Amino acid sequence: MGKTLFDKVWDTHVVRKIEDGPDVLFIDRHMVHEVTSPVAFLGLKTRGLKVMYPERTFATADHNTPTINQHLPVEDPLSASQLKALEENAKEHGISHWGLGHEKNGIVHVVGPEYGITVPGVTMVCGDSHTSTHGAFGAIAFGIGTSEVEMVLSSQCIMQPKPKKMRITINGKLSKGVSPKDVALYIISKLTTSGATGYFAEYAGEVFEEMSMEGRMTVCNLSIEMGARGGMIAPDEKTFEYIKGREFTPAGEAWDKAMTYWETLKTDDGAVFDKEYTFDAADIEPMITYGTNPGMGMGISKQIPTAEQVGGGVSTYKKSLGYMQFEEGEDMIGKKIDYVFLGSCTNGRIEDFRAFASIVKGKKKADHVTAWLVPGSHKVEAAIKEEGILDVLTEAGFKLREPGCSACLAMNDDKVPAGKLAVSTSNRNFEGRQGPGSRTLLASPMVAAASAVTGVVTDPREFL
Ligand SMILES: CC(C)[C@H](C(=O)O)[C@@H](O)C(=O)O
Ligand code: SF4
Repeated sequence: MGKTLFDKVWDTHVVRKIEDGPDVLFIDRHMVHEVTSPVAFLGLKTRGLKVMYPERTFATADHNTPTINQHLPVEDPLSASQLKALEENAKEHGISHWGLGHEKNGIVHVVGPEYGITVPGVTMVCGDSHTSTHGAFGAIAFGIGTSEVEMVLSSQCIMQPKPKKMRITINGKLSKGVSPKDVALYIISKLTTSGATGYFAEYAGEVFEEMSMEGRMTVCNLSIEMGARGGMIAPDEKTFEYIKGREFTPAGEAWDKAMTYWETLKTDDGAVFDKEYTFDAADIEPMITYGTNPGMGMGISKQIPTAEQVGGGVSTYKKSLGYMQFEEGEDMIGKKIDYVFLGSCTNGRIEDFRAFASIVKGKKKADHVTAWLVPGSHKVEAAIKEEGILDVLTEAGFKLREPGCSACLAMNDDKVPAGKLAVSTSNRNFEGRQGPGSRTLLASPMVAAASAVTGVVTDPREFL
């Protein structure tokens, strides 16, 4: 019987099998940020332990960082102390630290791939749920808790029960105006936020083969929002091309050796999955969410479903629409919006800024819309400037902020005020996620751009 991509990578990393228990897995790469690491480092200190492989560990500051005036001291005392703790811990243990203002600084899941830390066939963890992003390269990447961060820092291993395997296949060609974010929101709307709980997903088929690396990252990033432990895509020429020559990617002989392994990383014919889903690319249109979880999404031209159509918990459904101040059966197109957020580890990469700029080019931002355009990293910021995208954005009345998680979860000053409606390219639309009382519509960069210029929820296909 053939093996799946997931099995191939998992099995080569099992250090020990525990009878009827979890596997002990070796972890190749460990990303660290300021929110989930301080307690883990404290744990090491208390137990007198060292970081086992500092060279496999990389720290960046992203959640608490301001997105303007990054050259000034951070005002918020909690943020400042977490950022300082990260810096000191990294220094003490000899870990690469890309803090605020560092040229390589950015969101943890954006900088990993940018510097070649993320490569095919590795195991990769971070105390952060969207670690699934790195699966786009054919890595097994997943989020862990703070106590596990301590475990990995001290032993470079983790105990994990082996998840079940799911394959999601989408063949066909995506229509104009339909982006990787729409593909992901479509899948979650079909599977629900718990549809993949207990599974590790592999994305397969023409749509993912055709997709850019940035797009694959967007899709894998959102795997966690359907409950999956992670998601992955088999590496191909596009993957190898993307990683070649990056700072931490193997070079010379090491590259050739790695390629011999990487080229084996695909699911064999006849390999069996515990669950399979198949969708058709032609059925996917630009998506928008209308509720308070990422599974409450629909094609932008549709109407908000009634509780009856959705089935299941009627009162939870009604409460969710109540929070959003929406009615069953309403159109989403045409709803007045207040904020637009382009950024996050879901859609804060160069391709997302290109897509946004392609729509707003030659138009003007609606006066009543506050727009936060936040690159995922300094590297993205530099590319925005180099490619002339900044000029297009400025011309259309937009400003660019400095890198960080920003309004994705509003752990810094970028908070959407209570009651205000935001079209956001991030990944979670939970109650208050973007600030207490804020209301979030998840969408693609193109939907965000079209809505930013009209001031109401807008189908980007109007502008194509
Ligand atoms: C702060 C961190 C633990 C959290 C996560 O794990 O996802 C954050 O990144 C988020 O997106 O909610
Ligand atoms: S951008 Fe958002 S989802 Fe990504 S790591 Fe930061 S807070 Fe989490």
